[in-house]
Amino acid sequence: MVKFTPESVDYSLYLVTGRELLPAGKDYYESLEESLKGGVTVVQVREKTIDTGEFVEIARRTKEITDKYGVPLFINDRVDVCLAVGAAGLHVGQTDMPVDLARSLLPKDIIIGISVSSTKEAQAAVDSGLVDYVGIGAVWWTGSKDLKGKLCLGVDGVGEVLDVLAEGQKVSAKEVKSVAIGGIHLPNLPQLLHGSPSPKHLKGLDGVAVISDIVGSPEPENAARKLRAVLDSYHRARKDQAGLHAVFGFNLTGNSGYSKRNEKELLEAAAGLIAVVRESTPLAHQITNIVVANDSANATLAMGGSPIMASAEQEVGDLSKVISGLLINFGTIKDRAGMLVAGKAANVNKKPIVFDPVAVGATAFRRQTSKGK
Ligand SMILES: Cc1ncc(COP(=O)(O)OP(=O)(O)O)c(N)n1
Ligand SMILES: Cc1nc(C(=O)O)sc1CCOP(=O)(O)O
Repeated sequence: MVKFTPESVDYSLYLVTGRELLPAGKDYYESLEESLKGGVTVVQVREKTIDTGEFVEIARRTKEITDKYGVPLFINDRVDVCLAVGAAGLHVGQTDMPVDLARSLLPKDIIIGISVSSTKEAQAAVDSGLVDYVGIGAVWWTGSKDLKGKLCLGVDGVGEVLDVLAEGQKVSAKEVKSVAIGGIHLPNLPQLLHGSPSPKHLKGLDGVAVISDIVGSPEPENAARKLRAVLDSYHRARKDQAGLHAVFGFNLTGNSGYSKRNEKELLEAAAGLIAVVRESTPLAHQITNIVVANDSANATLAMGGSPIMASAEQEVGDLSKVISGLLINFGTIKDRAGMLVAGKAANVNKKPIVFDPVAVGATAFRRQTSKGK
């Protein structure tokens, strides 16, 4: 059996169970197993109305399944159930058993998370020194829990809480991890992930916790997989940005400004960036204008990248799966169909696109093509 520590847990896709939200006829254990196949990384059993005996039995059977997938099991609210099934962690709310008491009753290595819905609650969680992660919510309205008239935090509110965690990390050296919760679904996930990094410290979320988006789906594996794809793309982008930050000394994720660099420092930074490109030899797909195509390919090679200048609509979709990024330049639109297929495929495959809409306002044809039509 895997032993989980606060540092080893992957919080990225945190499933909170909700048997009452299962589609008609869908079995809870079947749904759970499918969601784990789809990439859920933490499971919290949340039961609000059943007797203790039934709660323990559900948690025990849930743990058999999470163990099979090497995923930690957390229990909502109940210290006794947590102990009874040997769960990896406990999640409590602001009005549940106080964290210090729960810690004193549970084994030393239990992971404890607490819900926070304000910077004040986040500060208290950090100050206690007893909390491993916080559940920040509700981000948006949800039908899965009665929010009792509490205002939702929105993306900005999540960012403010993350700043409190970042400040806390500076003084205590303990990193309190974070997941956001409440009304999170596939269409609003990119907005939450990319919009919430804290305004001062650019600290991002470690994960998102969901009930209905996965549990309410007749195809939970598929639902989890789709959330996973967005999460993975976000974490990749953060890693890349951290690399650029390290090289250039400014951030690309927020507005906290550039640090001024002198010529020598900039040259060193550029050399560092070229080293990164040479190491990773990115495959740069370019559909560009006839004036520069040759130069662009040679410049890409000189930088250590690998250019591919394909533009036939029949192949650019397949290519999209293996490229590192796509450039579309409108200088001479000769391969309109290829541009449209490549652009759409890059979005599907979560590949970065540089779009250069040369003279887009000059003709109706260019305007229409720029809209992907
Ligand atoms: C990850 C996560 N975050 C927040 C909550 C909410 O917990 P709580 O405030 O205890 O409310 P209930 O879940 O008990 O209604 C959570 N369960 N998980
Ligand atoms: C259990 C829970 N706690 C919340 C909080 O704000 O603390 S919101 C919530 C429900 C989350 O469900 P869904 O993903 O279906 O919106």
